[in-house]
Amino acid sequence: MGCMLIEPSQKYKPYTPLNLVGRTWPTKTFVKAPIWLSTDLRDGNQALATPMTGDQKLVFFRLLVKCGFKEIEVAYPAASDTDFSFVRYLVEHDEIPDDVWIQVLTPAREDLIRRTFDAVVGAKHVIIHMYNATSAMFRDVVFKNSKDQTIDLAVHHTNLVRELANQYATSHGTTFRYEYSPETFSQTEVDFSVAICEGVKTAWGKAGTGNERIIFNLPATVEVGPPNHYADQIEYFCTHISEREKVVVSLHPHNDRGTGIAAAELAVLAGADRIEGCLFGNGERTGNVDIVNLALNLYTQGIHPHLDFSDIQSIIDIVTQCNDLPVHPRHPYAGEFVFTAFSGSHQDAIKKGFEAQTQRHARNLANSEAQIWDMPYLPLDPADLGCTYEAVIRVNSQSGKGGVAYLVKRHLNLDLPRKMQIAFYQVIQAISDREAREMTMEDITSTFRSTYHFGGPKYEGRLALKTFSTTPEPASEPSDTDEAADERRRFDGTLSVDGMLRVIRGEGNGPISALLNALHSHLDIDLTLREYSEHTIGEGQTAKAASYIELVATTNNIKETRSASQSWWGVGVDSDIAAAGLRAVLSAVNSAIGDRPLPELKLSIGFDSTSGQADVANAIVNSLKLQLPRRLQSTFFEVVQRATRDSGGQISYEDLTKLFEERYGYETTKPYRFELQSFDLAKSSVVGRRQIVAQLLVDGEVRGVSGEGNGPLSAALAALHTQIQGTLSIREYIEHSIGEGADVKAVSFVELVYEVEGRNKESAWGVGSDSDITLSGLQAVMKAASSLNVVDKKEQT
Ligand SMILES: CC(=O)SCCNC(=O)CCNC(=O)[C@H](O)C(C)(C)COP(=O)(O)OP(=O)(O)OC[C@H]1O[C@@H](n2cnc3c(N)ncnc32)[C@H](O)[C@@H]1OP(=O)(O)O
Ligand SMILES: CC(C)C(=O)C(=O)O
Repeated sequence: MGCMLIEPSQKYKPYTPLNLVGRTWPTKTFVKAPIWLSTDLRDGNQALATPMTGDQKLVFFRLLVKCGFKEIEVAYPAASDTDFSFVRYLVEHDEIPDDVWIQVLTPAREDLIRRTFDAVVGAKHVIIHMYNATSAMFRDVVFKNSKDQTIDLAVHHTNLVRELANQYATSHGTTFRYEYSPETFSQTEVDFSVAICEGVKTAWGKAGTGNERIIFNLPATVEVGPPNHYADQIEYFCTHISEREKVVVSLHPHNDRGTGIAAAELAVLAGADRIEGCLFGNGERTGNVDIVNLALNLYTQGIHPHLDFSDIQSIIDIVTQCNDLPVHPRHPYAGEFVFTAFSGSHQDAIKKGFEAQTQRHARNLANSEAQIWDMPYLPLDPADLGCTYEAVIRVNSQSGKGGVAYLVKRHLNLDLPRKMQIAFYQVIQAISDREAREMTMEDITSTFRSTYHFGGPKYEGRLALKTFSTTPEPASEPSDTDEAADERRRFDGTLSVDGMLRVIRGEGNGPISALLNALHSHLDIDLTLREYSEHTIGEGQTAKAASYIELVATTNNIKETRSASQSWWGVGVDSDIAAAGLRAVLSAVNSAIGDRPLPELKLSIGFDSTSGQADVANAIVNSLKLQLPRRLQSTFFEVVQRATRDSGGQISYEDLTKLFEERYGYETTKPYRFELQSFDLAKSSVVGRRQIVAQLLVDGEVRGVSGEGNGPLSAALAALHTQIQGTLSIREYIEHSIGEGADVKAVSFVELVYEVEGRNKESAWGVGSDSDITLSGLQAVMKAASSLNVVDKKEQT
C-alpha cells in the first residue's frame, strides 16, 4: 500500500505561472479547424506493448487517409526495420495520395537522420521532423548540455537536415518541409524555447509562407500544468517568435492530467495553427490528445473539422484492432454509452426533446431555416456518426416511464397515453428491479405484448375477437322532438373464449359500450370505460388505428368509477378504427379477468341446458355418424350458438342436424351454386399429375371446364379457376367412411380459402359423401365453394 503525503508540497512543486500581460486567448472563440497531424503510427505506435505490424500500419494509414488527414506521421524510420520498411512500402506502392504529406521523426543524431532520409526516398511530399529535449532537467540529466550546447545540437542537426533535404529534392524531386520539436517545451523556459527555435529557423534558412512555413511543434511531452498555463506559453511563443507568418505553430499535447483536450483548445485560441494527436487518444502513458474528440468538439460548435467520422463504428473497429486497446464505454463521442440514457429523468427529457424537435424542424423546413439540433443530454446527433437511435435510451431499474414509452413508440409505433405509460413502466420497473438487470429492447416489446395480449396469436389472451359486426339499433323510445334520435349500436360478434368460439351480442351508445354490454350479459364481466384515446399509425392505404382503453370495475356511482384506484389498460391496432377499439377493450378485459373462471355457455340442445362444443359434435356423431374435424367443430358451434340465440336459447336435436346438413350441403337435395354434373379424370402428360374434364353447373348454367393438379381436388380447383376471379385453395381435407360392407360410403370434409383482390380472405367448409371417395371429395369442394362469395368471371365483363 502507498502512502499519500499529508503535506504533498514537500514532494511536488507547482508549475510556475507565466506573467503574460494582456493575454488575448481567454476572450477568443473558434473560427476554423486547425491543421491536423495524426501521429497514431508514430507516437501512438511507440506506446503500444506490441507495436503494429506493417500490415496493421497499412490498414491504419488507409483509414487516416479516408478520414481526411492531410498530414500523417507514419513512422520513426530509424527505430526498427518494421518502421523503415513500412515507409518504403508506402512510397513504392504508391499508397500516399498526392495531397497527403507523410511525416517521419528523427532525433538529432546524424546516423539516424541519414537513415530517416533513406526511408523516404522517392516520396513526393515529406515533413522531416527532428526533436531534442530542451528543459532544464533534460539538459542537465539526459544530455548533460548547457543551454548553448542544446541550441548547438538542434542547429547543427538542422543544418544536416537542410543539406540532405536539398540533396534529395534535387535527386528525387521530393518536396520537403521541416518540423522541429523542442521536446518537453511545456517544461522549458519559454524564452529559451523561442531562442532555440530562432536558431533552428535561421539554420533551416528556407522558411517562407504557405507550404514553405517551418513547423515549430511545441509539445506538452508530459502534461504537468493546467491548460491555461499551456495556452499562456503558446501565446507567448506566437507573439515572440520572429517572422510569425513563416511559422506553423503546432501543438502536441499529452493527457497526463486528463486535460489534453482543454489544453489543445485553449492553445488554439492562443494562436496555434496545428495539432498533433491520435485517434481516441492513444499514445504515451495517458495518451496523446484525442483528435476525434477535438474534431467533434469543433463540429458541435458548427465548425467543420475537415475530418470525416461519419462511420465512427468502423473507425473504432479498425483502431481497436490495430492498437489492441479498447475504447472506453464513456469515451467522448465514441464510447458505447455516450449516446445512452439509463436514468428516468434524462430519458423523459430526451423523449420530450425529440418530440419538440420534430415539430420545430417541420416549422424550420417550412420557413427555409436551418434545422438546428437542440436536444437535452445529446450534444450531437448520433446519426451524424452513423449511429442509430437504438442506444439513446436503455432501460434498467433507474429508468422512468418516459424512456419506456419512447422505446414502445419507436419499436411498436404506439404512442401510449400518459397513464398507460405509467402502468406499463411499473411492469418493466418491477422486472428490472427484481432481476437486477437491464431490460433489452426484446424484453420490453415482448413484455408489452404479453401484458396487453398484443401482437398476434402468440400473445392472445383468454378472450380474443374473431369476427364482429356493429349495426345501428334505433332508440326504443320514439322522440317527440325534431332532433334525430340518438342511434344506439348493436355488437354482434364471435370471441374465442378460453379456446372456444362464443357468440355474443350487446347494445350500447357505441361499439365499445355495446361490447362491454355483451361481455356483461354473456360472460359476467362487468367493466366500465374510464379513458379512451386513439391515433393513426402510418399514412394512406396502409394506415392503421391504434386505440387505448382504460377500464374499471363498474359501480353504481360515476364518481367512484372515476376515482377507482384499480384499472386495466388495453391496446388494439386495426385498419378499422372500430375494431381497434374493440380489440383494446378485450386487451384490458384479459388483464382484468386474470384466471377467474368464466360462466359456462347457457345454450340448450335438446334437454341439455349448458351444451358446449363437444356436445354439439357428439350430437352430429349420434344423428349423422359424422366425426367432425376439430376446426369444423368449432366453426359449427359458432353457427349453432347464433341459431340458438335467435330461437331463445334452445335448439332441438332435429333442428341441429338440419342446420348442419343445410350449412355444409351434406346429403341435401337443395341446389348449390357450383354443382358437378359429370366428370372424367385422366392422368396428365406430366408424371404424377391428374387432369379433370367436367360439366359444371354454375348458377344454373352448364359450363364445360377442365383443369390439372396434383390430385383430383386440386385439378377441380384449377377447373373452377377458369370460371372465377381470385383463387381458391384447400386449407384442410379430411375423410372417413361410414357404414360397412356394400353400404360403406366415404364422407369428405373440405375447408376452402378464397382470396380475391380488394377483399378480405374468406373461408368455408363443405361436406360431401358418396360410395366413390373421389366424388365425395369433389362434392365437398363444390359445396364449400358455393358457401363463399366467389366472383364469377362473367361478372367482370
Ligand atoms: C517524446 C518522444 O516521444 S520522443 C520519441 C521517442 N521514440 C522512441 O524513442 C522510439 C524509437 N527509438 C528508438 O528506436 C531508439 O531509442 C533509437 C534508435 C532512436 C536510439 O536508440 P539507442 O541508440 O539505443 O539509444 P537510446 O534509445 O538509449 O537513446 C538514448 C540516447 O539518445 C540520446 N538522445 C535522446 N533523444 C535524443 C534526441 N532527440 N536527439 C539526440 N539524441 C538523443 C540520449 O541522450 C542518449 O544518448 P547517450 O547514449 O549518449 O546517453
Ligand atoms: C517528439 C515529440 C514531439 C514528442 O513526441 C513529445 O514530446 O511527446
